[in-house]
Amino acid sequence: MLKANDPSLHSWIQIAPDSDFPIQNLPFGIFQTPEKDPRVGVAIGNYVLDMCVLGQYNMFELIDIDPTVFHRPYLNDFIAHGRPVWRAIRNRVSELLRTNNEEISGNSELMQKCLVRMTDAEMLLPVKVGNYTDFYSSLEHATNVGQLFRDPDNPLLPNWRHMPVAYHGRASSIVVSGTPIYRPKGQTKAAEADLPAFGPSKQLDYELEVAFITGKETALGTSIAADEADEHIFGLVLLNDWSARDVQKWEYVPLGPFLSKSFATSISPWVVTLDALEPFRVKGPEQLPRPLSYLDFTGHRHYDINLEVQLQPASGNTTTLCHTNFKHLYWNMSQQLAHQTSNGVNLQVGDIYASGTISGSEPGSFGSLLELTRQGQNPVTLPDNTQRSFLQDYDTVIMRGFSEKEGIRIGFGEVRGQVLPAV
Ligand SMILES: O=C(O)/C=C/C(=O)CC(=O)CC(=O)O
Ligand SMILES: [Ca+2]
Ligand SMILES: [Mg+2]
Repeated sequence: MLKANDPSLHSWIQIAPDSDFPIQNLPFGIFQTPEKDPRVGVAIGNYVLDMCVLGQYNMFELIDIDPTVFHRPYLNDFIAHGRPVWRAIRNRVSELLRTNNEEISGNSELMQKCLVRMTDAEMLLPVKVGNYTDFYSSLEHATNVGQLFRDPDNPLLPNWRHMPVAYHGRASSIVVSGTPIYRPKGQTKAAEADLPAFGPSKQLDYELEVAFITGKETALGTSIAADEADEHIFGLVLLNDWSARDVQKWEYVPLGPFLSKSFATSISPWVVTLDALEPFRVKGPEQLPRPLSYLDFTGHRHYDINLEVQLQPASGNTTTLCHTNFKHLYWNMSQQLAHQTSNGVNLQVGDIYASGTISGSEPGSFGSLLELTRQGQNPVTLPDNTQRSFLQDYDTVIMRGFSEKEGIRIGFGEVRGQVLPAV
């Protein structure tokens, strides 16, 4: 076990037992305050640790890194250093925050400069995203959508059990949690209509996903074996792939989703490292028929991460629409990265690879309204007695995630977004 994951570790900072950010987590993000320009921070309890200030006080002297990489508006330059450096930095931060370590706690000037209350910090997009892939790796989701969009008796397309199917998404519209989402406009065609029409989407939806961020550049022509994938994965965030179902249904054949999904994708601000999630590795489902050998992997490569979706209407109480788990996915991240690079495409630092919508086997575990309401046929009733087939203007969608074991909770915080009327 990595020392920084030891459940017996405690910090000199007071941390509530239900906090997403105990000393065993230490996720990285980008924040700013009225006094501080954008820079790298680490979440600890209700605080953001200013990595830039720690660099100025020579706290990373023994690590092979120029600490000015923490004074950047994105994590890219830091994560480009590769896994040995991410790990050394996380271990060092863990050491600095431990009970009995006085390098910060014994220096009131430093302590005052390097700790920012989360309520005083604005979180920004953590990475500059070059490329965004969205996989389709939940068997339950692919089955549900196949039934609704295509053939109820034969929902899974023939390639699905042979490769982690995906499409290339739009990187420019990836936004951080809290950014409002304008209802997209687009071309749709009602089943009974002869001709298509253009206007605001009437079937705006969310998709519950977890995404990984790559931290190591690769060269054109090279591929990553599934067993090497962990070396390239810096960490994970929650992701909401906002989707206009009416636009999608009309546009997607035969090239896949385009404008129905490219208008916005929201991610959570804290990148939880793969190292912090190490204790939560679990075995995935059996894959039959056996995939081709380039998708072979050893060990456990799924992760036990509890996920939930809540809907908060403009007025009225918040409702939980979904509880599910990242471990239900059919294809794991190592196979996704092996498949992505199998043709020799190069990876960039800060690329985002989303899991695809994560659904379990019961309606209460479906990761989209499309599935939950059977394309609007069975609307859900909210506590204020209004109904939803799809999202209404001013609805806020909130997704949360956490792993928990031996009293240690490794949380992701949340990704939220409010729907605003079409412009
Ligand atoms: O089955 C389809 O035609 C499309 C399904 C999706 O909307 C999926 C997509 O964005 C990938 C995913 O989230 O699983
Ligand atoms: Ca998606
Ligand atoms: Mg999207």
